[in-house]
Amino acid sequence: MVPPLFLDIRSNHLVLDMCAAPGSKTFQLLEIIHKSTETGSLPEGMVIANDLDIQRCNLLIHQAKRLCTSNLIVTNHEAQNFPGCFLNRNYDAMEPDQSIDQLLFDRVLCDVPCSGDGTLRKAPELWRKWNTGTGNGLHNLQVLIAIRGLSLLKVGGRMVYSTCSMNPIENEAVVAEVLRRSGGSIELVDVSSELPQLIRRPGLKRWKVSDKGLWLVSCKDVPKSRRTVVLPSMFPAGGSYQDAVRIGDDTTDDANGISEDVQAVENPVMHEFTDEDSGFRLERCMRLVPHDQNTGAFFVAVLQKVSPLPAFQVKPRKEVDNQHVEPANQRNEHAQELQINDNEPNAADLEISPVTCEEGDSNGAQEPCDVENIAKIIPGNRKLQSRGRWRGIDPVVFFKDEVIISTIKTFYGIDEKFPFDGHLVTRNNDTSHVKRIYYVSKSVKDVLELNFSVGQQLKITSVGLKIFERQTSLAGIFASCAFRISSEGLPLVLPHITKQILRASPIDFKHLLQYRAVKFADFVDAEFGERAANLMPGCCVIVLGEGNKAATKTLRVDKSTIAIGCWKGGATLTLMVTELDRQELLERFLTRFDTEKDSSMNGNNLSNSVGDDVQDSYGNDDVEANGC
Ligand SMILES: C[S@@+](CC[C@H](N)C(=O)[O-])C[C@H]1O[C@@H](n2cnc3c(N)ncnc32)[C@H](O)[C@@H]1O
Repeated sequence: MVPPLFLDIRSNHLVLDMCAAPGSKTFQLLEIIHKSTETGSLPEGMVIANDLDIQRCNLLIHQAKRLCTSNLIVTNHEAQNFPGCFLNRNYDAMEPDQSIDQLLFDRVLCDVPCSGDGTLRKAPELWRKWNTGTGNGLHNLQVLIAIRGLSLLKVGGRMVYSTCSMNPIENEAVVAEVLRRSGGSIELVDVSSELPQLIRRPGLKRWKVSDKGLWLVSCKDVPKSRRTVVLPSMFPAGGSYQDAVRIGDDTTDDANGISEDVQAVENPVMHEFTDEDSGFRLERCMRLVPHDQNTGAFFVAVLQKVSPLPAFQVKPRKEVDNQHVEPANQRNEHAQELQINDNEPNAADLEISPVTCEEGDSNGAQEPCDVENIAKIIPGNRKLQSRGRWRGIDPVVFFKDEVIISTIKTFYGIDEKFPFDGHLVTRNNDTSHVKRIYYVSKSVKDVLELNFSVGQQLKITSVGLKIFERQTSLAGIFASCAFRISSEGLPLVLPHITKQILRASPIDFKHLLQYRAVKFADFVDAEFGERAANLMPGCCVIVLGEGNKAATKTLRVDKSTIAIGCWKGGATLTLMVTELDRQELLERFLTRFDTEKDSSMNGNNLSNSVGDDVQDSYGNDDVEANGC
């Protein structure tokens, strides 16, 4: 949990979590972003959480539902090829109010895949599998991911590089290589005064590289046959094999591919370190070891971008052109701007991915890209129209159906302070059959607009917060608004609802939780029962009030407000939360109000008859409660 704390995140920051799954740090980042936000408003910042592993992405998406955030996009790219979505400002596809023309971040978290040897304490089975080759094998990928992160960072922005490994090849060697390649545009930040209670040790300045049982002190010692595996950047002084002529071209390797010179350094005790060191202030890196404060071991380095990266970091043009269709007027003019040029995904990103479909009625093999929609946004550019087809991934479509939007607004009396325009998204091209509507914050909206303008470079597996869901049962069809408020979306929309919302006394609230459905006539507070009966048929919100009576005055909502979604039927109010949520809420409710004695809590007269009534009257096959 330490790396995000060194990112110095503010609520208006655009944050990229490059290797995010399963998401423990993403949640921290989002919590920080949301921390100081007033009830009823959303932070300006947002997080893009990316991971290569789609299954782990799905885990993150599932967990993120608990956060009820509309400020998150989950993507599925190789972090080293994360797209930059550069849009030429002159490009006429730009939406009039589009406020960003390139995906650059204020903060980047680069929690890279690593050997994980810092977790040996909690994962002892690692001892059996561990060998020095694992770290060596990851080093280059770690460098590429870190460089990509830095290229996507705004000048002045901060990136944290972290691993849960103790291996300098995965840690200091990566940081040194990144600094070496950055040509002075990146600084290793001294954070010794930040989090002073955290015990940390300085980064190493010298280390050896182990390969096949040998300890190598310099890239000059690496036999020719091992040069594709043991890279110069793994050594403190870096270098290149063009420079390393001592062994290799002039030295004959023995039968094992290992020269006599190299065998001489086999014993690390006998062979001292050379004077070689990186020349960087690697002591500013932080090593956290288990025996200092009873933790796992991990490594953290804080990097700051002080100027654009040098152009030599640009990926080979040929590779990019072959793999990605590009608007003709966007490329090559910017060959000197790294953060622009290396913004392209590679071919692997365009392959089929088994992501779960958001819309129940879509299948994984559909063509998700709405060519017509893109054509509307970017008229006259055939190339761009045919781009952005992330097969197997549901499309992201702005939901603009005025009739449905106005019905929802009117039904729930949603005030104008809650912006809908451009903030509603679906995952279905056929907007007449939309089942779920997602809400996105302004920052996410901006990124989505940019992504459309650049031909959907981002492979988005999840975006925004599910706010409304179509009630497909008979009850939904006959209600004047078929869209109910989802449990996740309720905290967001709650402060803005003025209709279909009632405050229940604790005893009636508890009855709803206990029995799931209560007849209007059976509420302890008869006035509440009457008011419930007078609601429009359909979804409604019941807020936990205080005292014995449901208050009639205007409801005031804050962070402590407890509310649940219900369905107002012909004779009953029915709870619309999952069984798990119901049980948890009831448990918390009982803990809070357990001193309250209530003789009328005997539910014998309520439970069975009410349950039957709900099933029979409404056939709520997709109501979340109790399998109804
Ligand atoms: C150390 S874990 C990340 C843990 C995560 N930051 C957290 O706090 O929950 C590394 C992650 O990198 C992902 N990964 C591996 N190679 C990747 C790549 N080339 N690009 C992006 N993610 C990658 C793995 O799937 C894994 O989820």
